[in-house]
This record gives sequence, C-alpha cells and structure tokens, in this order.
Amino acid sequence: MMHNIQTLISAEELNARTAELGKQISEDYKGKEVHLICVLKGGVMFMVDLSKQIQDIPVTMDFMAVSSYGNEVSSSGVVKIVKDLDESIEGKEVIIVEDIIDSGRTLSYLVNILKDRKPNSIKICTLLDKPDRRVVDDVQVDYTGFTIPDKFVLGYGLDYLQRYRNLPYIGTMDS
Ligand SMILES: O=P(O)(O)OC[C@H]1O[C@H](OP(=O)(O)OP(=O)(O)O)[C@H](O)[C@@H]1O
Ligand SMILES: Nc1nc2[nH]cnc2c(=O)[nH]1
Repeated sequence: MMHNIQTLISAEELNARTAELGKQISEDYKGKEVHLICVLKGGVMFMVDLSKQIQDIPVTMDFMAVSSYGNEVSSSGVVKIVKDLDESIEGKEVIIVEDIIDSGRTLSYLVNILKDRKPNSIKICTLLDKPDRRVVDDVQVDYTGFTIPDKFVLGYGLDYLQRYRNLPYIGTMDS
C-alpha cells in the first residue's frame, strides 16, 4: 500500500539549502579538516549531499547507528548504540550530521558520549529541526537546514516503517 504524501520541502529547496550549509562549513573550517559523523540511517542522504558541497578543506567521514525510535513514531527515550564509529575522533573537528532533531534525546546522548572521546571540537548539523518537540535543553545546534512545525515527516532519508527513505524530497503524510 502507498500513502498519500504531500511535499513539504522540494528537492530543489533541499539542494539550495544544502549548498548554503556546505559553503558556510567550508568558510567556518577554513585551514582545518572536518570529520563528518553520519547518524544512520536517516542522516545518509543529507550527509552525502552536504559532503559534496564542502569545498577546499579535507573531509573525512564515519558512520554511527543509534536506535531510539525503532519502528515507533515517537521516541521512547531510550537510546542505544547499534553501530559504533570505526575510527577514533580524538583531536578531530567533528560535525555530527543528522536528518532531524525532534525530542533532542538522540543528540543529547550522542554528544555526551562523543565528548568523552576528546575531539578537538564537536558541532551539530541537522537538516531539520522541530523545536516545539524538544524535551532536553542541553543540545546546541550549530547548523540547521530548515525549522519545521510539529508534523511527522518522511523522505530524503527519513522513513515511515522503514519505507520512503528514497524520496528525493521531504513530505508529510495523511494519517
Ligand atoms: O530528537 P529525537 O527525538 O531523538 O529524534 C531524532 C532521531 O530520530 C530519528 O532516528 P530513528 O531512531 O528514527 O532511526 P533511523 O534514522 O534509522 O530511521 C532521526 O534520524 C534522529 O536520529
Ligand atoms: N521519519 C521521521 N522520523 C522522525 N524522528 C523524529 N521525528 C521524526 C519525523 O518527523 N519523521
């Protein structure tokens, strides 16, 4: 069964904003090297496109999977590491790349454990932010693509029951 999906953010808008963020990061980290950490699976599309827009500085990447939602539509509050990083982040300029911040629990947990591994710096870049949903107050977002209202979104990495991650745009769904 397919669902009725409305476009919230088009592919063109995603491309344009991602290019701006990439340019901003390239300027902010001039003369340094950035280590992008993708939070699987939702962050994949955004990280791939964002990385292509970072220019004139060396970029390395690693991947991590945490699970907070499973197949639930809202967060249970329990975060666990499903796949850890392959490489040490000690001394690196880390940017965590996420598809969405909702309650903030995932990033709050992640930043706390990654800080203990002694990166030189750690910043957060999220494509989408739903500030109305925040339940933690210790997450500081450095780069945001779009601030969106409290609505369930999918596409461009974000799933509904593991489907729709392949959509080239962000959509909302009739329930
Ligand atoms: O701010 P929070 O309320 O913690 O929510 C944000 C998290 O939820 C989503 O991941 P999900 O657990 O759905 O995994 P997925 O990326 O593999 O789909 C999203 O990718 C973030 O990691
Ligand atoms: N697919 C999806 N995952 C989320 N995780 C937190 N919020 C959302 C959302 O709106 N959509």
